[in-house]
Amino acid sequence: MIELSGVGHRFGDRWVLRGVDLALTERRVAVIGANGSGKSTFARLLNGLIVPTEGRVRVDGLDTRKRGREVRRRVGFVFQDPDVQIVMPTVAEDLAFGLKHHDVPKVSIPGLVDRALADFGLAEYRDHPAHLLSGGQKQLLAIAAVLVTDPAYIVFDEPTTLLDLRNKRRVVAVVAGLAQQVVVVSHDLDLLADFDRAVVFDEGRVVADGTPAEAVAAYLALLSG
Ligand SMILES: Nc1ncnc2c1ncn2[C@@H]1O[C@H](COP(=O)(O)OP(=O)(O)OP(=O)(O)O)[C@@H](O)[C@H]1O
Repeated sequence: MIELSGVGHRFGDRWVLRGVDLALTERRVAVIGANGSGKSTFARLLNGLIVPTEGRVRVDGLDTRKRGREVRRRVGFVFQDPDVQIVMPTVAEDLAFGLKHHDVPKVSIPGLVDRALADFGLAEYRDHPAHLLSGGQKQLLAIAAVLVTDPAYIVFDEPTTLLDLRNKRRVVAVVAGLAQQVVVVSHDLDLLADFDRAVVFDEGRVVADGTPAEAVAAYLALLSG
C-alpha cells in the first residue's frame, strides 16, 4: 500500500501541495485536476523521486525519505516526457538496461525484451535508434521499459498525451490488464472511466476523492465555478 500522511511540498517558498492524507489501496487510482494543481508533484512523491517537505510517504511501510532506493524498485514511474526516460542508443538496449539494473539474470533478458517489443508493437524497431522514434513510439518504449521490470506499483504521469487513437487504445488495454496497482495522472477522462477510485487536486489540495464519476463531476463543477 502507498500511504501519504500530512504531506506538503514546497518549491522555494511556494507550497504546491498541502495537507495530503491518502491511503491508496485500490488497484486503479486516477489523479485529475487543472494544469499546475500539483498532480505531477504528487506522482513523483509516490516513488521517492522527490521527498515531501513535510509529512511522510510510505510504500509498504517504507518511508520514501529513508528507503528511497527500495521504494524506487517497488514503484515504477512512467514520465510524461519519454525523452527523460530513454537512456540507451537502441530500442532493445533501452529495454535491457532497466532489466540489468533490476538484477534480472542475464540469461532471461533477451526473452523479456522480445516479449516487451511484441507487446508494444515495437518489434520492427528493435535495433532502431531510440531517439529517432516518433513521439508516440517513444512513449510506448518508456512504458514498456518500466513494465518489463515488473514493479509492484506503477505510476503513470499522463501516459497517453502523445499517442494516436490506436496506440492510446493499446496503452489503455495494457493498463487494464496489469495485475499491479497503478496510479495514473491524466487529463484524459475517458481513460479513467472504469478506474476504482479518482482523486481530484486543486491548488495543491485534494478536493474530491471517490468514484471516477463523482470525481469528474467535482472537477467539472470546479471548472465552471
Ligand atoms: N521543479 C520545480 N521547481 C519549481 N516549481 C515547480 C517545479 N515543479 C513543479 N513546480 C510548480 O509546482 C506547481 C505544480 O506543478 P505540477 O507539475 O505538480 O502540476 P500538474 O498538476 O502536474 O500540472 P500539469 O497538468 O500542467 O502537468 C506548478 O505551479 C509548477 O510550476
